[in-house]
Order: sequence, then C-alpha cells, then structure tokens
Amino acid sequence: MSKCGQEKRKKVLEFQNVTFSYKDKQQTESTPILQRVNTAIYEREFITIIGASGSGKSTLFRLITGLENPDEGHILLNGEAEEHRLGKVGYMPQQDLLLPWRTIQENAALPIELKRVRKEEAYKRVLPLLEEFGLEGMENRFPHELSGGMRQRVSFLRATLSGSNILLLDEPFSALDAITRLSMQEWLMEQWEKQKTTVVFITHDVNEALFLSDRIFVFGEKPIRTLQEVDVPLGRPRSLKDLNQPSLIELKDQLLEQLRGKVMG
Ligand SMILES: Nc1ncnc2c1ncn2[C@@H]1O[C@H](COP(=O)(O)OP(=O)(O)OP(=O)(O)O)[C@@H](O)[C@H]1O
Repeated sequence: MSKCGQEKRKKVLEFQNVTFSYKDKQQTESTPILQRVNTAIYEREFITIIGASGSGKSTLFRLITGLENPDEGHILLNGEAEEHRLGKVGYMPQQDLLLPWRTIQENAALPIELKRVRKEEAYKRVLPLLEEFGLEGMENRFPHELSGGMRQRVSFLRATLSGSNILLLDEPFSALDAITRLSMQEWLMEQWEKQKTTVVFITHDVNEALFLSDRIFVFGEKPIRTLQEVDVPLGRPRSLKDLNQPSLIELKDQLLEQLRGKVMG
C-alpha cells in the first residue's frame, strides 16, 4: 500500500516507542528485543514478518496479544491504548492446539462459548462456517482424524471467531507438505479477501511472504530499533505465477541476501 493510501486508512495496530526485554527471575540479566520501536498497521492490510530464528518475531506477537507488556511505550489497538489486550486479537499459534477430546465442531465453537453463549447455540453457529471452510461432514470427527491442512483450517476458523479485526498467524503452514502449503496459501488469500480483517503473518518462507502480503517487515538487528519494511509491488487478486515476474525475483533475491546477512552476523 502506498504511503498516501495508508494515511486514508484506519490504524488498527500501533506501536509507540515500544521497548521490551526479557528478564531472568533475579532481574540481573536481560535480553533486549525491541528498543523504542514505532510502527502502524492499517485496516485490511496483510503484513508478513520474516527474520532469522530468535530475532523476536513471536515476541512481537506475545506483546500484541498481551502475554507480555512493554517496559516502555504503548501498544494501541484500533486507536486505543490497551493495557488489557488478552483475548482482544485473534491468534493462531504455530501448533494448532486443538483440544483432542473435543470434536471439530466443539473446537471451532470454543471462542463463542467463551463469550458465555450457550453450547447448543455456539455449535449451531459454527456449522455453516465449517462448510465454508471446507470442513463439511467433519463436525463430529476428532482432531486426530483430520489431515494437517484440515486441522489448520479449524484452527484458523477458531481464530477468526474471536471477533477481532486483527488476526495474528504464527507460521501456520510450516508443518505442511509443499503442495498442501500452496493450496492453503491460496485458500488463506480468499478467506482474507472475504473477511476484511487485518492479518499479521510470521513465516520463514520468502515466497510465501511475497505472495501473501502488502508489506513485509524484515527482522534483523537485535534489539530491533527501526522496523525495516518492504512494499510488495503486486496488485490483487494475484496468483502464484506472479512471483515469476523479474521484479519479484529480484526482490526475493534481495530479501534472501538481507536474511543471510543477518544470520551470518
Ligand atoms: N520467555 C523468554 N525468556 C527469556 N528469553 C526469551 C523468552 N522467549 C524468547 N526469548 C528470547 O528472545 C529472543 C527472541 O525470541 P522469539 O521467540 O521472539 O524469536 P523468533 O524470531 O520468533 O524465533 P523463531 O523463528 O525460532 O520462532 C530469543 O533470543 C529467545 O531466546
């Protein structure tokens, strides 16, 4: 999205001078992760975060979800400084974390039940959604009876039912085989276009980042002081073939070089 386009859009997530480090129990040692970081993410944007292992990607999610709090600075959700962020954004962790003793319908209905809606009503509400998410006929199965791609779709459905306009997806497709992964990327694109949410997506796969996102945040230096952002020069709808354009191949090489540079130090 162009800078001019961003100005017209509503900010759904904002970091204002956020500083964060992990401390050990004795508070003697600390691992600084973010230092006075400022950034904004806009409504209906698709942002991808790439970066070497240990660069702080999941920590950013822990801060957004409220599992951690900044040492300094503020995190704003939909324009408001939110001290109590737990439960206010949809979050899909790396592992699907479906409850093995609950059926698919019961797993998907969990966020609705947590809003104190009666179980029967919650189950009724998720039934048509299961169909929409390609899970028709799976409602009474248990998670171990589903393929990896299907489990990810249940997990994604559950995250969208949090009711938030912000979805955080932490490497959702990393455990899938290459073919399933490609079809899940296309499926995610369709869902995102339908649902009109803002998505922040962590991946190690530069192709996946280029195919899915409007902007890519590259995590390198530690602590992170300035978020390095790259605009993806592709319109929508897009297809995987678009990644074969010379400008995209060049951008991919640049990103890989950057990541390699960061890993090697
Ligand atoms: N609870 C914790 N206490 C102390 N240090 C932590 C904690 N969680 C993460 N760290 C450290 O913070 C740094 C960033 O970790 P984080 O999990 O955010 O990285 P990441 O970029 O998500 O890595 P990966 O790609 O491997 O998932 C690492 O050096 C890690 O060891």
